[in-house]
Amino acid sequence: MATTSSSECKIVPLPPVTTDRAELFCALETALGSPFSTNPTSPPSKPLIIVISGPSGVGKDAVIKRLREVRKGIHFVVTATSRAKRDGEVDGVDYYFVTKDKFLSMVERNDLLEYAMVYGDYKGIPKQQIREFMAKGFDIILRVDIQGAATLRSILGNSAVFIFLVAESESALVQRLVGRKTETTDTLLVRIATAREEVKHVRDFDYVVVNAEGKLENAVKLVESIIDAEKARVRQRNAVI
Ligand SMILES: Nc1ncnc2c1ncn2[C@@H]1O[C@H](COP(=O)(O)OP(=O)(O)OP(=O)(O)O)[C@@H](O)[C@H]1O
Repeated sequence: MATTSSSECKIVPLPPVTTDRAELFCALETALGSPFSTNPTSPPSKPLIIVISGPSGVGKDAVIKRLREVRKGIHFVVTATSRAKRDGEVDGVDYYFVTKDKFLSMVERNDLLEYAMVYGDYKGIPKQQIREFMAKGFDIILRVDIQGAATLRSILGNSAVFIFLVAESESALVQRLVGRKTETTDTLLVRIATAREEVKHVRDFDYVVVNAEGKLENAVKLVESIIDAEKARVRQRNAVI
């Protein structure tokens, strides 16, 4: 639509609506006493910190991997861990694999937003990466276990979005963990027993997303919708690391 700036407006009395559009625009501006602003009605959204958690084997990695493929402008924070690399994992992509000593020196320097001992190994979130990518306008994805999510909630409060990923049922979760073939029967048992306790923590989260068998795309779409809705919030969350 062609419009005229207020500086070119000369008509004061309101003309009929059938008047030329530019003239009408001027008349309306003049009658209201100020030019119509062309500033965006909605302020730019702030970078979000999105915490994705859920029981072991629920599909956190699978959902995040797909989300990164389909959505621009998000940075997945690579967690530092002292655990051994699994087949197919790449250092600096899946995790930063570090020695226990190196991990403890990162703790000492206060370089980690949150860290914990998980199944005998340390895992922690480097702060610097978050600061760097938020400054560039990226949304941040943090992948943590339930214990990590609880710690992050106490640090970040409502300044971050907390998403809890679940399988459609306990039985489906067990099938998925068994199917992954990364566990011994002993560690399987520990993970399943832990998962049974963990699902009780769903109330501490902002959103719950079901990652049902064969429906990874649906789960990813829902996470995307949550991010879109968060971007449209009137009172934006404001995470500072
Ligand atoms: N919707 C789905 N349908 C079928 N299989 C899935 C689905 N989501 C994930 N999987 C598979 O389930 C297994 C566990 O998923 P994944 O490793 O992503 O879980 P995780 O939550 O990251 O586990 P952990 O916390 O133990 O690292 C993988 O083999 C993955 O490919």
